[in-house]
Amino acid sequence: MDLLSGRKANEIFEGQVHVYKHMYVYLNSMCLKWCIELEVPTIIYNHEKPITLHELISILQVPPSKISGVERLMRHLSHNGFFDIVTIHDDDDENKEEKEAYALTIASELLVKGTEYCLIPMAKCSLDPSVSSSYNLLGKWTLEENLTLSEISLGTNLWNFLSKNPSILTSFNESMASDSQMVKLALKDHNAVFEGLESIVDVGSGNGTVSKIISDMFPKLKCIVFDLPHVVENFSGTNSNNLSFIGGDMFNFIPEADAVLLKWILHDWDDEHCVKILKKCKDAISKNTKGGKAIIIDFVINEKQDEFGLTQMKLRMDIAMTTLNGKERSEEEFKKLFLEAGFEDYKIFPLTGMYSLIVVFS
Ligand SMILES: C[S@@+](CC[C@H](N)C(=O)[O-])C[C@H]1O[C@@H](n2cnc3c(N)ncnc32)[C@H](O)[C@@H]1O
Ligand SMILES: O=c1cc(-c2ccc(O)cc2)oc2c(O)c(O)ccc12
Repeated sequence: MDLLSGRKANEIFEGQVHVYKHMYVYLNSMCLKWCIELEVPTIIYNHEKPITLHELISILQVPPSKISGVERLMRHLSHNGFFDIVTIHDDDDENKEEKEAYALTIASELLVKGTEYCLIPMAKCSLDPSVSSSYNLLGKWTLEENLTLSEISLGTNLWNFLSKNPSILTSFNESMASDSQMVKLALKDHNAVFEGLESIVDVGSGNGTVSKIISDMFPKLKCIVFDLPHVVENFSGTNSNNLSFIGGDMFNFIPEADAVLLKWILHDWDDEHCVKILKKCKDAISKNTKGGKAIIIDFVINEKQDEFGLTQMKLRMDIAMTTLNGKERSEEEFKKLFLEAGFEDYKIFPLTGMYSLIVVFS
């Protein structure tokens, strides 16, 4: 068969654009990193109004030879929804000439330093060369039985690597915390899931950001922040009335509570490990006479229902999870895990954005 023979030239060129778009899509990530490094969103925020290119390059002290570089960065990011290009009247200009200026969009507001929902730590961690360069080894990973991508790229599994590299562990925990902070926006509509609980254990909690959100929402609920010992030892000073920190291995033992919370845990693991974790969760909630529950916050792949861009994001994270031999799952795949671990039933509540809240009943 003659490849492409029946195709019109414009169709072939569309195919070429598709291939090139994917060839260069990593430059979207690099421009995001570039803009975060220059702190452009923070500069615009501090400017308190849309900023002209002239004002931006003067604040950044860009040498003349690189002004066009910044202009092209801003054009690229504006085209991709990070800035709006608006028309302003320059009050300092005698002629009151109209000028173009860059304004923040919701996406770039999330990249302003030091704000409540700042995603800079998440972007910095996922765009760190130690993470992004590891994806050059996906071909090798495919042919190596059992090895995770981090075992190939870092020489050991991610958790072990982080335990030996305190500064990277801090950056990883901060990145997870910045993602978790966003959960606050969604959980307030799902109070009912936590009502009636006296205690909850946040398994693989990182610095306990989700626990802190829940403990603020329910001051009488006792929250146990549970992660590997070297992770929680960094945070145990922040014990408070209803928040306590316990170190341990979730594959051995999970502290008892009315409910367990697993945010961004199951997608880190293959099915076999997930069933082991879920069985330990089941043991942990078994004393609850009203029937304990597991509360899972994770992505659920739903190609039929989700819009294209959302599925694209979830499928990218699915590839990212090769780092750990984990994966993103569909409802059917989650259901199989729950039943295999001995749970009876489950209910999925889509949260706004990428996450779903899955409540699993024992
Ligand atoms: C992807 S992070 C999620 C952190 C947090 N739940 C969040 O979403 O912000 C996975 C967490 O699982 C923890 N973890 C890995 N292996 C573990 C184990 N065997 N026992 C307990 N925690 C573990 C890691 O230390 C890490 O904090
Ligand atoms: O976005 C990430 C990035 C990582 C990650 C960090 C450092 C490395 O050397 C490798 C991978 O891990 C993640 C993860 O475990 C997760 O559950 C969600 C997101 C990410």
